[in-house]
Amino acid sequence: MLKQIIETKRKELKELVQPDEINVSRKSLYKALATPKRSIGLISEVKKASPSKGIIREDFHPELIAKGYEEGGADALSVLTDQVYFQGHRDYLSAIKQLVDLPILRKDFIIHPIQIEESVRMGADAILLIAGVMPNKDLKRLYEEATATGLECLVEVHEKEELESLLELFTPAIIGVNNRNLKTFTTDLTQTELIGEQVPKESLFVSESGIHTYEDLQKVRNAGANAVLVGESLMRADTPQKGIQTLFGGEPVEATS
Ligand SMILES: O=C(O)c1ccccc1NCC(=O)[C@H](O)[C@H](O)COP(=O)(O)O
Repeated sequence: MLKQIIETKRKELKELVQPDEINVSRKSLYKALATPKRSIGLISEVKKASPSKGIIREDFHPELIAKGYEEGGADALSVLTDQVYFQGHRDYLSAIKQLVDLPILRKDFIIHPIQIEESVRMGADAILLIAGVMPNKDLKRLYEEATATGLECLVEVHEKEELESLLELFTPAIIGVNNRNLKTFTTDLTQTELIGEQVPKESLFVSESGIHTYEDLQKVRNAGANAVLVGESLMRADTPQKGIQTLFGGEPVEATS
């Protein structure tokens, strides 16, 4: 499936038309996750559908969901912009960026520099770079180009070996461990526990996917994660606010001075 997604992306890139640039100020994903509102940072994902789960939320109103996440105390948002496999759209991200005051991660399959310009134009603060879909040297090049334009990167690995070989080349500021195997779609939080020890102390460590309960949250926090990226369980909640409250076992947002 991952191979198929990347092939589709390559075809789309041949016809990519850059959007008009929206005029917004950038917000740092790193800073937001380094100073979380609760005991662990939260990136809440706006996700209508996925290859593994099909339609997750039928009554999908991206701006309302994003506003709900903000009101519920999310530290940052992740917005799916892939249309074919996730029923996302880049317009959703632009609309959300103009509505909420949180850093926004563009969740897509970034494999080419023209997507960096596209991400900047649509108003993203950060992009996802997945180690499993390109050679490390290409990922490093995209990382550097993105950083030069003011975009931050969440660099995602699934296997311990992927992280080890990446760290031989450079140390990303934000490292995500995806608990979902993108080939089989199975999720296992043990990935966070196994790979967590390898994440350098100077990097922020995000545990991604398959986090549904307060127990899951505690598990990845105990494994050293600074933040979690959660989609499905929040999207299935009655409201985004209730979803976040349940996920955090009622833990209140810390007052900021
Ligand atoms: O979610 C999928 O089915 C999927 C399939 C293929 C590539 C990527 C996929 N998901 C992207 C993600 O990383 C998740 O949307 C994100 O981590 C949130 O996961 P979850 O909380 O399990 O919805």
